[in-house]
Amino acid sequence: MEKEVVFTNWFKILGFSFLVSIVMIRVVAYLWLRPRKIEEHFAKQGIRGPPYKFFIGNAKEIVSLMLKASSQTMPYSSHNILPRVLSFYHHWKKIYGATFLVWFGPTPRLAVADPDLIREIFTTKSEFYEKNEAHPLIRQLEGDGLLSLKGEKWAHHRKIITPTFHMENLKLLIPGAASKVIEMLEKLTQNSKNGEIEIEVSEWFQTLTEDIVAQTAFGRSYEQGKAIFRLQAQQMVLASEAFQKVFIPGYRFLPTRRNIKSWKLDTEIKKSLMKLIQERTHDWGKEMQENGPKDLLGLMIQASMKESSLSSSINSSLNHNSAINSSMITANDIAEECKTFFFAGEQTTSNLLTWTTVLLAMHPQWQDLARDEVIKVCGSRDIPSKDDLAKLKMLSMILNESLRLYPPIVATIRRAKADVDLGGCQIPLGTEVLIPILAVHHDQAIWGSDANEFNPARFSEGVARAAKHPVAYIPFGLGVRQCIGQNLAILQTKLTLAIILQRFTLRLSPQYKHAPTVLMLLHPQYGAPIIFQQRLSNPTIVKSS
Ligand code: HEM
Repeated sequence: MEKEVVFTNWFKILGFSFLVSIVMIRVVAYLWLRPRKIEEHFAKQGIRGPPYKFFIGNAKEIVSLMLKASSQTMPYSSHNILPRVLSFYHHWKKIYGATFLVWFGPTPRLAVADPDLIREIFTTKSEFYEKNEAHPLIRQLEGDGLLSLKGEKWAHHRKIITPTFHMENLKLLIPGAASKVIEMLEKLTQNSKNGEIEIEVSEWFQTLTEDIVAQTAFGRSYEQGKAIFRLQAQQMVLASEAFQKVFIPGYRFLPTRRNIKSWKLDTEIKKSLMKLIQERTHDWGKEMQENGPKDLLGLMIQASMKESSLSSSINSSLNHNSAINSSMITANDIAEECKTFFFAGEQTTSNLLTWTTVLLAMHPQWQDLARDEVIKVCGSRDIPSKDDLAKLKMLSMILNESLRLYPPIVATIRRAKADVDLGGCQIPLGTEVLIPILAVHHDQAIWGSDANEFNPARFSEGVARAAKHPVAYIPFGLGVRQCIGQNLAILQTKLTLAIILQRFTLRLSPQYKHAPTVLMLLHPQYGAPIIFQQRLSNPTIVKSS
C-alpha cells in the first residue's frame, strides 16, 4: 500500500515536471528561438535592425532614445521634428536604412516608409493585412467600434455610419459650431487686457471639438451625449497617467485606486449610453418626422431597428454584453461606436487646430495671407457658410502643410494575416508593419530639400501634385480604412480658424517652448500658449460675392 502511494506521488511529480518542462520549452521557443529565426529570415533578404533582447526586445533602447530626445526643446524656427518625436525611427534609419526590423517586446515590427510599399499595404494588397491589437489601455478607451473592428462587422458598421459624414449632412452643423466658437471667443475678450489675452490653446480647442463631435454623434441628444463625453475625458486622463508608467501585463486587473476609479467610470459610461439609446429608441416615431441632421446614434438605431427588435437586443447586451447574431447591430455596438467617436474625433481635431494655430503664430506672413482671404470671402464678421469654406484655398493649403509637418497620428500599424510578399520581401504571418507617417511626411527624397520647412505653397496645385509620390501624404491614412471623420475634421478646423482670423491676430507667447512630443497623439510637451490680439473690424474690405 505504502509503495503504491510513493509510486503515485512520484508519478505526479514526474507528470508535473514534464508539464513545466513543456511550458518552459514553449516559452524559450517563443521568446528566444522564434525571434532569432525571424531575424535570420529578414537578414537573408538584406533587412536588418537593432538586435533582439530576450523578452523586452528593443524597449530599453526605445525608451532611452525617447527620454533623451524629449529632454531638450527645439528652436522655434525648426520643423525638423522627426528626431525628437520618433527618435527611435530616426536613429535606426541612419544605421539600417528606411526599411528595418525593430522589436517591441517579442513582437517584430518592420518599419516601412517607402510610398510604393505603403500603397501595397493599404490598397493593392490590403486583404493580407489587418489592424493590430491596440494596447489594453487604448482598447478600453477606443471601444469596440470602427477603429478596431475587423471583417464583416467592420464593413457593416462603416456602411451604416458613412452618411453621418456626407457634406450635405455636416453643413447642418455649421451654425451651431460657429456660435460655439464665437461664444468662446467672446468670453475671452471679456477677460482681455488692452484687447490682448494669452490662451493655452491645446486645452481650449479640446472643449470646442468635444462640442462638435458630440453634435455629430448624438444630434438631438447632444446635452446627454456631452455629459458622457465628459466621463470619457476623465477616463482619458487616467489612461494617459497609466500610459506614462512602465507597462506591467495584467496590472489593469488589480484593484488599485486608479483601476477602481476607471472601472466605475466605465460602468457609468456604459449605463448612460444604454439609457440614452433606450430613450431615443422609445421616441423613434417622433424622430422620423423631423428632418434634422443625421447623427451617428440615429443612423445606428435606424439600422438596428431594421434588423431586429432593438429592445430585446438592449436587454441582451445589458445582461450578457453579446450580440444575438454577429452581423446584427445591437445596443452594445451602438454604445461602443459612440466611445470610438469620442476617442478618434476629439483630440485629433483639437490637435490639428493647435498645431495650425502655432504655425500661423510662427509665420505671420502666412497668417496675413490666410486672413486676407477669409475677409475677402466671408467678410470681417459674417459666419462662413459651407460654400465660403470651400473657397478658402489659402487656408486649405495651410491646413495641408500643418498636417504634413505635424500629423496628429504619427504612425500606424498593420499585422500580416498570412505570409505575404511586400515589394519582393517575404513577410511571415504575424509580423507587424509600422508605417511612420511623420517620417514619410518629412522625407527630403519625396518632398525636396525644403521638406522640413513650412511652405504651404507646395500644395498650390493640390495634394496629389505636392510631392514626388502621390501617396506620400497620408495624415488620414489610406485605402478602405482611411479616416471616416476627415471631412468633419477639416470643416471644423477651417470654420474655427476663419472665425478666429476674422477677429484676432495671433502670436507666440514668450512662454511658448517648441517641444512636439508623442503621447498617443502629437502634443506640445509644454502646452501651446498663444497671444490673441483683438482686431477691429475693417469696414473697407467687402465680402466678395
Ligand atoms: C485631424 C483630425 C483627424 C486625423 C488626423 C485623423 C487620422 C486618422 C487616421 C490616420 C486614421 C487611420 C488609422 C489607421 O489606418 O490605422 C483614422 C481612422 C479613423 N478616424 Fe480619424 N482622424 C481625424 C479626425 C477624426 C474625426 C473627427 C473622427 C470622428 C468623429 C474620426 C474617426 C475615425 C474613425 C472611426 C477611424 C477608423 C475608420 C475605419 O477603420 O473604418 N477621425 N483617422
